[in-house]
Amino acid sequence: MNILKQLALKRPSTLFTLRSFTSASTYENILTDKKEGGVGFIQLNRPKALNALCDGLYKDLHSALQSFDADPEIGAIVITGSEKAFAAGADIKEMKDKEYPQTYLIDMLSWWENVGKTRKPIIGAVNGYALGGGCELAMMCDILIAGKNAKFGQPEINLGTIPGMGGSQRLTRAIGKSRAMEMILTGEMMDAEEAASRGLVSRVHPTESLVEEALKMGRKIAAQSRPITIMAKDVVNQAFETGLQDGLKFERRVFHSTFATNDRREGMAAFAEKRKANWTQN
Ligand SMILES: CCC/C=C/C(=O)SCCNC(=O)CCNC(=O)[C@H](O)C(C)(C)COP(=O)([O-])OP(=O)([O-])OC[C@H]1O[C@@H](n2cnc3c(N)ncnc32)[C@H](O)[C@@H]1OP(=O)([O-])[O-]
Repeated sequence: MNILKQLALKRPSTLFTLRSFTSASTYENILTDKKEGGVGFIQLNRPKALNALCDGLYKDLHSALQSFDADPEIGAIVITGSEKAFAAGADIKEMKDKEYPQTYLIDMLSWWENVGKTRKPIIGAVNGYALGGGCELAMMCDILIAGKNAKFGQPEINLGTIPGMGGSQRLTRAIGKSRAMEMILTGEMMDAEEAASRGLVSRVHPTESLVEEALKMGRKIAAQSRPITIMAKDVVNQAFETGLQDGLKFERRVFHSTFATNDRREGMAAFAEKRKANWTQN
C-alpha cells in the first residue's frame, strides 16, 4: 500500500483538505475529487469489470465517504460510475467459489450497510447498468437521478441467488411489491423513464449532462446549513425505515432540536429581514 493511501486510511481528512485532487486520487477502484461549492465527488472506476463491486472497491468507497463526512468543507457527496455502467453488480468472479459457512461467518456483504450511515447527503447519479449490488448501492443513496440510458435490475435470480445488499427491501419500498417482485423473480431490467415514473429516481437527464446536474444539485444542498441538512436527511430516512407514528414523533423531536441551533435563528431572522442567511454551521 502506498504511503498516501496509508495516510488516508489512518487520518481520513488529511488528503481532503486540498482544494482538488482528481489526479492525486490515491484509490485503486475509485476516483475522488473535491468540487467547487462543497461537493465531494466519487466515481467508481473499474471500467474493465463494469465497476463490479469487489471488496477493494468497497474499502475505497467506505474510506472516501468517511473522509468527506469528516471534512467541514464538504456539504454533499455525489457517487457516479461511467456512462456505460454505474455498477454491474457484486463481483461475481470474486464470490463464485465461496461456501455457505464462510458467507455466514463473516456476514458477507453486511459491511455495505455502512454506506447508509454516511451523515451527509449522497446523490447517486446513475448512467448505464445499475444491476444487482449496483442497483442496491444506488438505492443506498439519499437522492437518485438517472441518465436516459440507465438500466436498473436485480438479476441475481439468473445466478441462482437473491439480492444480498438490501435490494429486496429497498426496491420493494421504492416501487411497490408487485413490480419489485416481478423484477427480482424475472431478473429483467427497468429503464430510466419507468424508474422515474415509479419514484425510484427523482429525475432523468441526458446521459452526457447527468454528472453536471448531480454536482449542481450537490452545490445547492452544500450551500445550506450543515447541521440542519443532516437533521433533514435523518427525518426523511425515518419515513423509510419506521412506521408512521414513530416517524412523526422522531420528526417532531428533531424539529424541536433545530431551535437549539444558531442556524435556525439566523434562517428565520434573515427571512424576516429580507436578506440571505449567513450559515455558521452551528
Ligand atoms: C451475493 C448476493 C448479492 C449478489 C449481488 C449481485 O450483484 S450478483 C451480480 C448481478 N449482476 C449481473 O448479473 C450482471 C452481470 N453482467 C452482465 O450481465 C453483463 O456484463 C452486462 C449485461 C451488464 C453488460 O454486457 P456487455 O456485453 O456489455 O459486457 P461484458 O459482459 O462483456 O462485461 C465486460 C466485463 O465486465 C465483467 N463483468 C460484468 N459484470 C460483472 C460482475 N457483476 N462481476 C464480475 N465481472 C463482471 C465481464 O465479465 C467482462 O469481463 P471480461 O470477460 O472482459 O474479463
